[in-house]
Amino acid sequence: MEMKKVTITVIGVGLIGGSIALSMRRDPNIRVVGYDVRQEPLDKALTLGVIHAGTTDLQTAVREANVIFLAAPVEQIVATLRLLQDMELQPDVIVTDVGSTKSGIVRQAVEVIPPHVTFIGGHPMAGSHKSGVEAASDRLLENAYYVLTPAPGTAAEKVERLTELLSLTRAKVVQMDADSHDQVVGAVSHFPHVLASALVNLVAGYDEENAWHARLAAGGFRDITRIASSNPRMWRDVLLQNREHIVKIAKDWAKALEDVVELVEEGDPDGIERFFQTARDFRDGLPERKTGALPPLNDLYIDIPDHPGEIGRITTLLGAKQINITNLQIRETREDIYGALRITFHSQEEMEKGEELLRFFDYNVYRRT
Ligand SMILES: NC(=O)C1=CN([C@@H]2O[C@H](COP(=O)(O)OP(=O)(O)OC[C@H]3O[C@@H](n4cnc5c(N)ncnc54)[C@H](O)[C@@H]3O)[C@@H](O)[C@H]2O)C=CC1
Ligand SMILES: O=C(O)C(=O)Cc1ccc(O)cc1
Repeated sequence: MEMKKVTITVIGVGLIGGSIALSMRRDPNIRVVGYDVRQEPLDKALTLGVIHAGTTDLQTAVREANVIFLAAPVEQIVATLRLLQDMELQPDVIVTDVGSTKSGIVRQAVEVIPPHVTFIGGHPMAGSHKSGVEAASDRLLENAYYVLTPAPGTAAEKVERLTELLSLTRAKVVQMDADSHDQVVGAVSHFPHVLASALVNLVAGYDEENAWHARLAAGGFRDITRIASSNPRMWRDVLLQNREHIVKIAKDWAKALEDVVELVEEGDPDGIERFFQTARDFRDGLPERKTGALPPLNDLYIDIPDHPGEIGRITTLLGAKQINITNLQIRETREDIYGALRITFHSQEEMEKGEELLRFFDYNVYRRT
């Protein structure tokens, strides 16, 4: 007997919507329908095999859906929830979202979602500074935390059903209330984006006076400001949705900065060292990347002697052992401590094999932690 197909609709077929769609397609009994306000991402998603069907008509997209993932920018998720209240939906449908903020979205859902529809807030804690469906991957959420924020009274079997479905993403599903989510994620994700961009803007101002700022921008500056290359629109919406927590965290931050500046003004060596030591202890104690606090990376950095043929030798060594690589980059700068060649491996396991092999052949190999 043929199994009944499950229809999953993804609203907003971008980086995260596309990645969810690709993960859902691992199950052959799932049919993925994409909806977007623009035709272009739908065409790309169809060409890339991300969705089975696409439409710019919301009612058509949601009519048959058993589960709906809202994966547009957060302000648009709120707007879409309002539109859904007038739509014809399956009686047992689960509506969930992937927005980076939760309280405002959950509040809106409670207000507008009809009683026969179950809404469960969600947020996969992995992503990228890239956007658009072309950057989507069925592995993006692998090993990452995926926070669900069911409102009190949500039917446990619906939460279980969604959790089971999300196992296709290979993320680790956890539950918390929406406000705790917004405080924690405000501190570890939203506010760092503010800080990174504020630092870049500060240095950009200095650079207008003295162009050596951009030229000397070394590993440390690049590392701490990577996320300043994220999508400005998306982060605008996130800040607007998590206003209260962001303002509170920013005030705490200003106080923390004042304290360090005071130590510097006083010329207090012990205090300054303690400041760096405390930060280092916490940073070094963060859970490993593969447990999902940060997105998984299978990169190795290798020092390469500056003579022709060296890169060819490395790829030949790896190829001979059937170790698959997905990317190779020669880095322009050597101000940082890591090697000049970056190799991205297909999997963690292949990275470990590659590391062992290259060390055997006396290359200096580093992992970035
Ligand atoms: N980028 C990231 O690293 C992460 C993003 N998120 C959340 O995921 C959501 C989507 O972000 P990305 O995939 O990065 O953005 P994206 O820009 O890659 O994709 C968003 C898609 O939504 C579409 N869209 C815009 N307004 C819409 C509407 N009203 N209805 C339907 N579709 C609409 C856009 O055309 C675009 O295709 C956001 O809510 C974001 O907060 C969550 C975790 C990580
Ligand atoms: O690229 C990074 O470091 C990120 O910060 C990824 C990210 C972006 C948005 C989220 O809501 C969750 C994770």
